[in-house]
Amino acid sequence: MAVATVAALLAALGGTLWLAARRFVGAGVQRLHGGGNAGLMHGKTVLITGANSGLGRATAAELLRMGARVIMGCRDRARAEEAAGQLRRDLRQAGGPEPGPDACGAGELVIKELDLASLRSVRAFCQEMLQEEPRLDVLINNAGIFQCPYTKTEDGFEMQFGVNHLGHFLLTNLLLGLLKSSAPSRVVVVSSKLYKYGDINFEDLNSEQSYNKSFCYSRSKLANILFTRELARRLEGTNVTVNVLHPGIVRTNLGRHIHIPLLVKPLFNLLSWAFFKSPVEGAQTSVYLASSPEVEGVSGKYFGDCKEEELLPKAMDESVARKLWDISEVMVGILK
Ligand SMILES: NC(=O)C1=CN([C@@H]2O[C@H](COP(=O)(O)OP(=O)(O)OC[C@H]3O[C@@H](n4cnc5c(N)ncnc54)[C@H](OP(=O)(O)O)[C@@H]3O)[C@@H](O)[C@H]2O)C=CC1
Ligand SMILES: CC1=C(/C=C/C(C)=C/C=C/C(C)=C/C=O)C(C)(C)CCC1
Repeated sequence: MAVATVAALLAALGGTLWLAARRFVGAGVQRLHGGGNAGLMHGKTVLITGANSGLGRATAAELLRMGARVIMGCRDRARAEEAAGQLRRDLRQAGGPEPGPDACGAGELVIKELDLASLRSVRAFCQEMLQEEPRLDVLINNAGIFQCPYTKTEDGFEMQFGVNHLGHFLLTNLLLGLLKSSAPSRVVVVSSKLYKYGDINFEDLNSEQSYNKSFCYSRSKLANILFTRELARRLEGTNVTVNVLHPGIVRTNLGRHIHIPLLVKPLFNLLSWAFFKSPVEGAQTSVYLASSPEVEGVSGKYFGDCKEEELLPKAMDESVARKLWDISEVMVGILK
């Protein structure tokens, strides 16, 4: 018995160490890969929702380094300012190019307040964008909330469906004109593999009859994919492309609503460090879809690790996608 226990512990320790070693090598390769694109985004304006944390922050860091003007659409100005300060410090410490007009200069960071749980905030944000921004080359619908307790947005929508889908639905529609006038331009939507466990229950989109926090998250991520495919269909011929991705499992703040007993939290942190991607690794596909010439003209596709992946039939259902679009228009008040 003792021998078996020791063997099991050694195997677990060995496995964790091997994974940790692999992560270091992988991360190094990722950084080297990213290094070759300095200046690629010079002169381009990118809007990233939820850019003060996790994947959005890592995506902003990379696109900033590549020379983009990055607009951080965040709901909390203090957190956004803190993140922006760190991003600028990181850029300087990495010896990266100074922000500036020359072709290889780093880009610049702009903070604008955007709360996707409030249609009023989304409209005010878009009005400011249209007044102040001459162009929009890339919109990255990144912000998200995961398995929160049952709450509703300011407009009465179930919070995950409201923030992850409906807020981005209105935002994208209100910025379509600017995206079209900036063509060739791109929309990038951050979904999740967990879409597979979702369904669009048109009878109870706000989960008023019953609430399952996991199914609601999955529903919102399935909605991201259906929205992407319907938008791609409607944008044919405009030179505005839209693609959707899953980042893998990434060590971010998304798990803030997951209750972990205090005693096992250190173990979960260790496991997440060994098994989860870093935000930089998780952001690679968002950066790829936002910037790579390889996907110029590609639209309506689902990506993971910078490669196109197959979708389940329920995510390819055009009639459900069209019905979701029509209902979303009514819910957010986009009058025909
Ligand atoms: N981490 C993972 O393993 C995975 C993540 N994803 C997706 O990645 C995306 C980014 O999440 P991740 O970086 O992991 O998590 P984080 O919690 O670190 O970042 C989420 C971001 O969304 C913002 N946000 C939340 N609610 C709102 C709102 N109402 N209005 C505006 N912004 C809001 C947060 O702002 P604030 O800081 O103020 O809360 C934060 O900036 C999400 O769409 C998520 O579904 C998909 C698969 C796996
Ligand atoms: C980092 C970390 C955690 C976060 C887990 C997360 C963020 C899981 C998200 C999974 C998703 C969103 C999958 C697909 O969409 C825990 C478990 C709270 C423990 C502490 C360390």
